[in-house]
Amino acid sequence: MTDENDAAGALEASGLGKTYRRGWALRDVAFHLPAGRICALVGPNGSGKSTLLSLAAGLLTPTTGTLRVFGQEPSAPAARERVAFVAQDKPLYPRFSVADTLRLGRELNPRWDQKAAERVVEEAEVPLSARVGSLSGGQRTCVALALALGKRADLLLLDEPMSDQDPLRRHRMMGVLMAEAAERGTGVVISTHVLAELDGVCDYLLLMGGGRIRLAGEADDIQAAHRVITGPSETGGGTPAALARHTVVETRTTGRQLTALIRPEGTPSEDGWIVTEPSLEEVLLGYLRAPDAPPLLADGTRTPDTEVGA
Ligand SMILES: Nc1ncnc2c1ncn2[C@@H]1O[C@H](COP(=O)(O)OP(=O)(O)OP(=O)(O)O)[C@@H](O)[C@H]1O
Repeated sequence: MTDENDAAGALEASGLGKTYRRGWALRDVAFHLPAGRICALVGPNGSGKSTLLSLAAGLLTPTTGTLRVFGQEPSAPAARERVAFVAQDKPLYPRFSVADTLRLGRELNPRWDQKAAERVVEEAEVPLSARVGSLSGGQRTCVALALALGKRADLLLLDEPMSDQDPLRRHRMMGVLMAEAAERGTGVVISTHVLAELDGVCDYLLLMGGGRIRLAGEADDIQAAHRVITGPSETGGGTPAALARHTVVETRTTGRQLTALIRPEGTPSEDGWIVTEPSLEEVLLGYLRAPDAPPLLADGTRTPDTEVGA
């Protein structure tokens, strides 16, 4: 990390919105991502993750509001130099060999690190002599990741980079990525639908829904702000009075037992109820199942309808 603007954070969004022809893809997005964090970007299909990443990479311009990368406009050369983006479509030259592709990376990037790039293709067992057009989708993704790591960026923006990797390679690629991030303090924003992949890897979280931010902040803070509480369900359904003082994210009823994901107000001590700490995956699943649950911004940003937690 070199820039004096790191204090501004890796990403800072305020009132950020983006429309396409069919309407708003992002709306009133505000969050703060400190430099050097591993941030999971999670949300259902169409919730705006790729749009947010493309804005951060300077490939799209906002319709409203601002997004800053290390304090700069994403399209500014100083910001572009510090950011590497692996998009879902991974545009690579099919006629180039893997070695030619890395050579091009070296010519285009002043901070190029050949060893870091080669480590990725070696780990993925992709031959340097292979033509890109002859590679499988998953192998092409590894070449795109090699270009991103070779760039020696301070922020990696990765749009579902593991979606076409087999489980073993997924594990190995995540290992290479995390080792790189730990070694150099590189920040990572990684969008994924595989929630199990996040536990113990990500220290920051952005959950999107309908083009808005629903959860933002330190993964530990977000996890600690929730409890799973299990007890007797009310006859006739509805949320039991015992839960009224808490923020209820989601309830599920099995027979005569009700399980709720809550943001507790004080220590939950209701008689006959069992209280446990949810895993991060359980918290995320709860919000994904309950699209209308109140948002929680635990990253210091505030909007009128948002509670600041943790
Ligand atoms: N180029 C485009 N032109 C028009 N609409 C678009 C375009 N790209 C995205 N959208 C729309 O914007 C919304 C957000 O899409 P986006 O791709 O950002 O979501 P996502 O969360 O990345 O989805 P997924 O998980 O399926 O990749 C969707 O309603 C989508 O249809």
